[in-house]
This record gives sequence, structure tokens and C-alpha cells, in this order.
Amino acid sequence: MIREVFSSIMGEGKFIGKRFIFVRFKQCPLDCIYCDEPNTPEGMARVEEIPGSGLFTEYLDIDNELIQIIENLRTPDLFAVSFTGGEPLLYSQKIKEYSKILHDKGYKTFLESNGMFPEKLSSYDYASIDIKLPEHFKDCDMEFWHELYRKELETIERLYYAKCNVYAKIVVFEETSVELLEQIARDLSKIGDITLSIQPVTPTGDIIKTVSKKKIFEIMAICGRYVDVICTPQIHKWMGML
Ligand SMILES: C[S@@+](CC[C@H](N)C(=O)[O-])C[C@H]1O[C@@H](n2cnc3c(N)ncnc32)[C@H](O)[C@@H]1O
Ligand SMILES: Nc1nc2[nH]cc(C(=O)O)c2c(=O)[nH]1
Ligand code: SF4
Ligand SMILES: [Mg+2]
Repeated sequence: MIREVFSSIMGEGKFIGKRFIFVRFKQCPLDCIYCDEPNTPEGMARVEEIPGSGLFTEYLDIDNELIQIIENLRTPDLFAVSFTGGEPLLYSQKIKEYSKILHDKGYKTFLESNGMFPEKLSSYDYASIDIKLPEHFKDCDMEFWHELYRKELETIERLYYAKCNVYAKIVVFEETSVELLEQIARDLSKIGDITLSIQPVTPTGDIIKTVSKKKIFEIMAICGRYVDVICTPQIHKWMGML
């Protein structure tokens, strides 16, 4: 179930720069063409032994040791524990159990999700919900995309009304349609005060181009008419951090 646990600086979204412990779950039902994570069930679980060291020990299964592992990685600057992946809500029941124990110990929790499982949500202090675009998928079926988009908005709305500090995140390409982003920003503004994090794609695999300054400014200005908007390139990759 869990691929890795490590301590790092949040490299994306509204809480960029804050210290997090990342709990990365395995597997994901989607297949974003830019995804920087493997999508396999195989492999051992690796645990960072000293916070921020990048030195890992591998274990067969750490599902029942996770809370102690998090305690060992706690640092005075810790902001929250992120459940990410892969798609963490594949393990929503376990996350609910972990969250209860963590909250009782004074930790804040953060969900990093693709928003496709509104029915699997429990309560988190913070959440980043990705809104995927048609160009994120090879040969994207538009009926599939509209249904995914509907679920993502429902996820954001449920979290917003549950008083979770939730924001939306969109990975953008040079070719991304500004008209579509304007429509998404308008839809988000109808839910409430939702910050939109615009994340230029980091080149990976077949994706060799990132996004021009001109395009970023254009996107920010259009979306800024409807929502609070920030641009968050993956700074951990610039800093050589996990
Ligand atoms: C690996 S995903 C796991 C959580 C969840 N499945 C999701 O998509 O949000 C974590 C975040 O990494 C971002 N990401 C992955 N690959 C990226 C890339 N090449 N460039 C920019 N962001 C990327 C995604 O947008 C996502 O928000
Ligand atoms: N430093 C750092 N920040 C992150 N923010 C979201 C991440 C993710 O993979 O979910 C991530 C990650 O993998 N590393
Ligand atoms: S939803 Fe997240 S984990 Fe799944 S393929 Fe897309 S970026 Fe990767
Ligand atoms: Mg990552």
C-alpha cells in the first residue's frame, strides 16, 4: 500500500515552502502523461531514516508502523502530513484511521488527490485537488473527461463545505487552452473562495517543453478575474529535494 515516507519542503501549491512529511501510496487509476511517479503495485516500502537526509531503508510492509515512522520524522517546523501517491483515496479507509490517530497526536493532515473519488472523502485540515485537462491523457475521451471534471468539482465543493482549507491545482502546458482555464476558474468561483494553483509542467519523459513566461502571465491574468491565483512550479525539483 505505501511506497515511501519522507520529510521535505512542500514543492507545490498553496503551502509551497512549508515542511511536510509525505506519505506516498502506490498505484493510481489515471495515467496522466506528465506523471512523475511510477504507477506499479510492486516494490518495497522505503522510509527516510533521518528527516531530509534522503537516506532510506526498505521494508516489505510498513502499513502498521506508519504512525511511529511519522513520529520519528517529526521536526519543529513540521506543517502537516501529506497523503499523496499515486492516488491516496484508493486507501481511504486506512487514511481515515491514520488521520484519527494523527489528529489525536496534534498533527495536521493534507490530502493531495486527483479528485476522482468524492464519495471516499473523510476530513483533512488541508487539501490540494488536481483538475486534470483533456491534454493530460493520451487519446482522451471527452465523455470521460467531463465526468472526471464533475467529480473533481464535487470533491472540491464537499471539502470546502466541510471547512477543509482546500485549493485547486492545474498542471498547464504551452498548448493549454486559456478559454478552458477561464471556464474552470469561473466554475471554481461559484463554489467559493478557492485558490487556484497554476503549475507549469516539469519536463519529464516525452514532455520536453515547459511553459513560457508569456503563457503563464496570460493564464494568471484570465483566471485572476475569477479566483485568487498563484503560479507554483515544482520548486523541490529545482532545489534537488524529494
Ligand atoms: C504524483 S501526483 C499524486 C497525487 C494525485 N494523484 C494528483 O494527481 O494530484 C502529485 C502531484 O504531482 C504533480 N505532478 C506530477 N508530475 C508532474 C510534472 N511532470 N509536472 C508538474 N506537476 C507534476 C501533479 O499535478 C499532482 O498534483
Ligand atoms: N517536495 C515535494 N513536494 C510535493 N508536493 C506534492 C508532491 C507529490 O508528489 O504529491 C510533492 C513531492 O513529491 N515532493
Ligand atoms: S492522477 Fe496523480 S498519480 Fe495518477 S497519474 Fe495523474 S499525476 Fe500521477
Ligand atoms: Mg511529487
